[in-house]
Amino acid sequence: MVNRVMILGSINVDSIYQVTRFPQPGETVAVKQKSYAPGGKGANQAVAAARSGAKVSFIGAVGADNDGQEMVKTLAENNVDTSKIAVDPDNGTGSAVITVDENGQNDIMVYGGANQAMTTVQLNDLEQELAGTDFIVAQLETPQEVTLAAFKLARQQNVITILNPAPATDLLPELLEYTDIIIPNETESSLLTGISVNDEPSMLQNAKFFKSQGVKNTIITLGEQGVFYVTADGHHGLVPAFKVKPVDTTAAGDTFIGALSSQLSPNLGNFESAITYAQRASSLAVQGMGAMPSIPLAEEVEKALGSQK
Ligand SMILES: Nc1ncnc2c1ncn2[C@@H]1O[C@H](COP(=O)(O)OP(=O)(O)OP(=O)(O)O)[C@@H](O)[C@H]1O
Repeated sequence: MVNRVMILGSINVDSIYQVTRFPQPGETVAVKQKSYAPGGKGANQAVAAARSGAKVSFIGAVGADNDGQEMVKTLAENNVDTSKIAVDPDNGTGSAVITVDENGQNDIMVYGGANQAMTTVQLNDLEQELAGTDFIVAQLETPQEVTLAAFKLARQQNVITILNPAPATDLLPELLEYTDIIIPNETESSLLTGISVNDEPSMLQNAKFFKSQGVKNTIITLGEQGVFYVTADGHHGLVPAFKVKPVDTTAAGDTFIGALSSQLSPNLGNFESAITYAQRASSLAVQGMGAMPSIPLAEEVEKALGSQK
């Protein structure tokens, strides 16, 4: 069975500037190299889910500009249904301006643009779209009011809601009530719960906090340490990450979430095997440069899993 996954989220075109050192306020420095990269947590997660075989649709917005057109094309080329991506005439396509110095340190400025200007008007015919959908996945690079409204509609239709609370920020209190699975990384989790994540008991405490807010399932990603999960029935465990040599960990989390949503059984009966698949996918992603280009296809993940056995 192929999972049907709806991603509600951000679409960005990032500009990356390489400099010798960062400019001081008022100072001009030369840029050594300039490049562009498709991104946005929503777009990355959609591509990850689609490359792992899910049937993916996207709710999002781009500006009426070249970046927007290119991103819609990129998503479509990755078999993502782009028919619900709005073109915003008043705001540009979202972007991150990333400056990297010669020590590899980075400075990032984010322009929310069309992502942040999304409104619930975009959800007008969502009920129809949700029929037959297994999972809806959202992050925090688009307005929380829109996510909350979408999650409320999803609940009515028994569509499982997945929240990736990234980048970390305060949440609308009601949002967790309508979240079935929360997937933060360790920093995001401790920021939301106020409980630091350092050992298994502290992770259980984090999950307990989320449960008290209405979220039955918690998955905390721990970078190279792997993943800690707690399911609705209290089953929990730490699944170690695959040991690899990372070259660029950008979008490790996005790959994990997209891949997971493609593999989780809609009755949530296969948490551990879906987590293993998703960790294998993200372990491949961290071995390649860039966000989207390094997101693996299902065949590559299956092959890597096979050679592990
Ligand atoms: N160095 C690594 N080696 C192997 N697997 C990794 C490594 N880094 C990340 N992963 C895999 O990716 C998953 C998600 O990574 P992480 O917890 O760093 O997410 P994140 O902080 O959201 O990442 P990012 O913000 O870079 O996208 C991990 O649970 C792990 O399976």
